[in-house]
Amino acid sequence: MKFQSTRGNAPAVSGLQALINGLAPDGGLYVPQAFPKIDFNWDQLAKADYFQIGQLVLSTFFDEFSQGELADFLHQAYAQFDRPEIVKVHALDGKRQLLELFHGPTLAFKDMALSLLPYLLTAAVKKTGQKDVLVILTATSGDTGGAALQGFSDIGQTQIVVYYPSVGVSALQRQQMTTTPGQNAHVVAVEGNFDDAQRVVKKLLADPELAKQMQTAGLRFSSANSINIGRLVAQVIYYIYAYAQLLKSGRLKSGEKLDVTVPTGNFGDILAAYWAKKLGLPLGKLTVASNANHVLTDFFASGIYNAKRDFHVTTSPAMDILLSSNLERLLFDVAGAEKTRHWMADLADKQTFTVDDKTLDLLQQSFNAAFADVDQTSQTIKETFRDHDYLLDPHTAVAVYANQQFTTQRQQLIVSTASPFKFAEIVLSALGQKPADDPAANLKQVAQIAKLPVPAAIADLFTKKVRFHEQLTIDQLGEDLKASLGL
Ligand SMILES: N[C@@H](CCOP(=O)(O)O)C(=O)O
Repeated sequence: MKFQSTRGNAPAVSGLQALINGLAPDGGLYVPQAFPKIDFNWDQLAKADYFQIGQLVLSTFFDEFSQGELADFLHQAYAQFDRPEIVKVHALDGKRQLLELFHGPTLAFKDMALSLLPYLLTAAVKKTGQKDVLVILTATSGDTGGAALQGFSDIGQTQIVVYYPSVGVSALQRQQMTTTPGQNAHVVAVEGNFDDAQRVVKKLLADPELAKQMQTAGLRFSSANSINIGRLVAQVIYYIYAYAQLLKSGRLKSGEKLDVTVPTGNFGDILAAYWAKKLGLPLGKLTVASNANHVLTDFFASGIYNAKRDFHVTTSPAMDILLSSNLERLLFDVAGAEKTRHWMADLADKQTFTVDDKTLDLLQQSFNAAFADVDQTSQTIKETFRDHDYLLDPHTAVAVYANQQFTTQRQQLIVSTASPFKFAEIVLSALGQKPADDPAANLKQVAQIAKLPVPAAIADLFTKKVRFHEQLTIDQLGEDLKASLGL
């Protein structure tokens, strides 16, 4: 399969090359040239495990890998997960189920794709005979950074660079990133927000002068953010797996529609649900759940994307984003490259763009959108614990709240993107408890309340030595990167 750019001004490339490039040279994002379809056999699907569904999805998009290679990548990628079934579908009540995607090494859904991406990427490098070291640039609002550092830790022929906002990430997220053991890692706190960091990453990825300098030094850029096609395809797998589990448990009948609600920041996770639907999975409405940075809620209501607004640091920091990169892939799908290019130019120049009525109508046919502010998030954590004895993390709480804003007869899948342990202080406050100054004590407190052990992956996290102390302004990042790469 070939991949083209959403902006239509770059050559189509193979899946291997799209994985390596991360971003297309015209600044666009890679999408399949012809979107594939899967002819699902519901009886077979209900019996399939995560690995079999993973192979099916990956081979549909990346036909350059053999089935044996893909099976191998999947098994290696998920060996560190704390559940043999990889993800868990938890029934909250008769109609709502939570898709727990936080059983990987950094306790967030980012592990689902970032445990796999290093295998896809290093195999792509081998197959294309490239000798360069890949410099994986990553902007994070909290979760991607830790998962990318974990996934790429000491992977040969790679350097992993992570920029995270100095304000807003949780104590645990910061500790995960700054104590990473990988000798190929470079981690910097940025005096700015996620959008600033992502803007710099995209600029560096598309800088032709820098690319030349890198080439001379035997280096080339790639990306671990969901702008990389490998991230998205890996995220499609769990929607199909969730549907399969609901068939198996009898909660869904073959072919019955399932609504999906996703806590949304960079729009990658919900786009993966949209792609699962395009592949042929019977999904109903997709609900975009936002926090107080509800640029997407407003966009899906009005067709006006307006990033010119106050940026809020919230209790769901991974979603503190005003420039949601993967919306571009959706716009391309609905309106084509020319309009997308035009809208993205407006966004870069004026921080806003407006889609036409036909596009808005098409978007509204597939998507709902709603947001929860900080109090509503807190209240949802408290009420869900009171009513269902289940502890939500703040991002999932945003999704549960947003899901409640729409009524349908269909079964509901709510994506649970992070473990409550990752946001212990916020969860404790929502339950009316005063968090301690010691983050390790807060983990124990959450464990007691949730009647769960502290996950092994983080049990000794706060005893680890912080290796990265650097804090830089946005303007310093380019020079710092060059210095760290010896350019
Ligand atoms: N929510 C993310 C922001 C980056 O999103 P990505 O899916 O493009 O990596 C984070 O936690 O870093």
